[in-house]
Amino acid sequence: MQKDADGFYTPASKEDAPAEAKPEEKEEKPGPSTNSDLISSTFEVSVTLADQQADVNSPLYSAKTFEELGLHQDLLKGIYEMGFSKPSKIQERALPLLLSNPPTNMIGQSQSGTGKTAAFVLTMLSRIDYSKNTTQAICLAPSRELARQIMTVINSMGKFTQVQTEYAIKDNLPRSATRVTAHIVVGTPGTMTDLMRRKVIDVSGIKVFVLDEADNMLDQDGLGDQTLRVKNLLPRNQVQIILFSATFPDHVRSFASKFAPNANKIELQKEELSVDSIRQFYMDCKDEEHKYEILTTLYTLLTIGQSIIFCQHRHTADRISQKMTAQGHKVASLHGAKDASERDKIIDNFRDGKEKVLITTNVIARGIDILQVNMVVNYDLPLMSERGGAPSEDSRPDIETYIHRIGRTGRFGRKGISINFVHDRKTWQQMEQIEKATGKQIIRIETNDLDVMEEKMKKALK
Ligand SMILES: Nc1ncnc2c1ncn2[C@@H]1O[C@H](COP(=O)(O)OP(=O)(O)OP(=O)(O)O)[C@@H](O)[C@H]1O
Repeated sequence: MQKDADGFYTPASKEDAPAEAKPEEKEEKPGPSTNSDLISSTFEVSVTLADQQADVNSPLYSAKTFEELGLHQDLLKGIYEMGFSKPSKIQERALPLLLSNPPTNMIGQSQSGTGKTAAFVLTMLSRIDYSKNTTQAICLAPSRELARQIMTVINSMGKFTQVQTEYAIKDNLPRSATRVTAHIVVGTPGTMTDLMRRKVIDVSGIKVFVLDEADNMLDQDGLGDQTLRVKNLLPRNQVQIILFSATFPDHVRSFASKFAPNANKIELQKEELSVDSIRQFYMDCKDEEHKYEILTTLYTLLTIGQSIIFCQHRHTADRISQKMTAQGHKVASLHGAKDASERDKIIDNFRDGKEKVLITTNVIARGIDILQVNMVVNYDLPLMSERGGAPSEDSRPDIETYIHRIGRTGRFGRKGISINFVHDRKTWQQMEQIEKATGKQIIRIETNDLDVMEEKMKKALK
């Protein structure tokens, strides 16, 4: 590890970390140009987006139009009403494979925020026979928040179809419910298994089985067992299995191939895993207490757009949010110990921009798509769980979770910032491992000069 002339942290050798693409030099367009409020940054974003979808090297690029991908007219209407004009690379590549007959399994990988949801949602909507009132597609996600978001996409894209949908998430259906007839059911694996076992969901007509965040859903340290249970309840040989994620670590890859046999595969190289539009920084804090002080100092910057602060533990998220609230800051905290209706309210308020800062755990590290989020803070770096238990301070960093966490910003070509807090030798080394694994430089920001801090961040968001 070295510092450059400006005192910025650089990797031990440049070869370790391929140079990050320079931010595109943008021609100044008329209109609001600062990032001082949400509206102006949205304006800049739309300019950048059009440029990127025309850049052959961008994950947002496609040579084709949505019409050329063989989608039904009703779905095209839905897509255009959502404001999409051209497919992204993953949509262009995956959809023809997903929609061809006979149906073939798919393992699809593409960076965070590049439009994987549309690829699997359009497949489910395309494969349904709307004349039958039976469940024909199911989709599993790792959190209720993500399941709810996927449902919103299904209902928007399917607005001009007859699609009926239902949730398989905790506390949603009354326990007395005896039959679900919706075409598509979206949920989390535990509740989905329960509804299938109790025959509330009739599995006999299911043709499509989607796993979003598939590496997480299949990981034996995560939701693997529960997901396998759902699969084993499905009819054999008639179900198209579709796995999508931004990451497929080696230890899950071979299991994924068994879970979705003979699948078409779209894979990323290791150095392509995270998107270039997220500028990564770190702040060198003195100790745990200093981390908290820095966070409160950052508050004015955190509220320029919207921010997500990730902690390792629920109690840290609660403690920080209580302290900050007591000091007059407006923040919300969200984690798995809160009850279902509270979780829904918190994420909905954040999505609507009623709250600007969300303090959370890994529960929403994956999939959550909120375009106004322009900053992610790793208050604690993500760490691997130790065998059969929680992570310890000495654990290895969890590279996949890191990639997903920072991917909550920089959605579909938008600019975003991530900041890691490091406070001792151990966390410094963990961050160095993250930098090495992702091949992206993480730049130091001084903690003692708010103006410099602000300038650097605003520059990164431009
Ligand atoms: N073709 C398109 N044109 C414009 N916007 C799009 C297009 N496809 C997707 N988007 C938008 O891009 C954003 C990111 O898409 P999505 O949430 O599907 O990403 P993802 O690849 O699933 O990311 P993650 O890996 O984080 O789950 C969404 O707001 C979505 O509406």
